[in-house]
Amino acid sequence: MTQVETAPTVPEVGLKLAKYITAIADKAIAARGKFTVAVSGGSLPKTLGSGLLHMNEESKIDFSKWQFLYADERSVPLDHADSNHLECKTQIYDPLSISCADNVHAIDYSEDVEEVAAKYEKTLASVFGACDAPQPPVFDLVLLGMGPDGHTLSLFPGHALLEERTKLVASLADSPKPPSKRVTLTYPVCEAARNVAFVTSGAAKADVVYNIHKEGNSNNYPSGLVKCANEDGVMWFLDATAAGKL
Ligand SMILES: O=C(O)[C@H](O)[C@@H](O)[C@H](O)[C@H](O)COP(=O)(O)O
Repeated sequence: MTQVETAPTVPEVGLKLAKYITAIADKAIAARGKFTVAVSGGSLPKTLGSGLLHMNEESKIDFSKWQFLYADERSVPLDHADSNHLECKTQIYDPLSISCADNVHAIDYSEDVEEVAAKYEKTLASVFGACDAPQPPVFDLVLLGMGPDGHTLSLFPGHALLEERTKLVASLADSPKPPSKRVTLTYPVCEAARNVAFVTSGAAKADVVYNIHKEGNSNNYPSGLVKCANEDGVMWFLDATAAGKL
């Protein structure tokens, strides 16, 4: 089961996304004293940042109990143009004066991508307490993008990592989307999350969006295989072009 929210333009998707994420954050903070969110790269940080900025101008958002982590990360230095952390810092943290020291868990870079994955698993344990595959960390929200081939996180069509059910964080050095070296959360982490939402825009996604939502071919795409613990299913935020064939 999935839920679909569409908006005419990407900025308007951002506004809907901001309302959605702050409502989940308020509920999480009231219940558990913090809000944990995993953010993807690509266009998502800009869409999320613009929506939060607009909302924050109307009524100040208290980010002090938010904990930002990553759905996936390219294995590059944190100041590299391809770093998802740098993109989030540019589009979200700096404009909203969110403290990276207090509220963000960047994934330390090293040459060995397997070492990067191991470090991220340690970070998950520090934020969520000891966790392993049978009891993965329970994120309040995982925010995902989707590529034109239906990939999400750094899980690509036909890749062996689609079958990964033990590791919480996997590494790869053959990503078809550059950079080739990445670390990624795996499906078990999404399946344990209280909420998962895709943020997808652009006509290049319209065919896959249609196939996942209308044709019932969801299992043909990594994005279509994503499940979460929310009984209402995965949420999809689409702009008019990505929803153009629905
Ligand atoms: O690090 C990454 O590259 C992303 O996590 C990746 O999975 C992204 O979400 C999709 O490729 C969609 O990217 P766009 O939203 O830019 O199309």
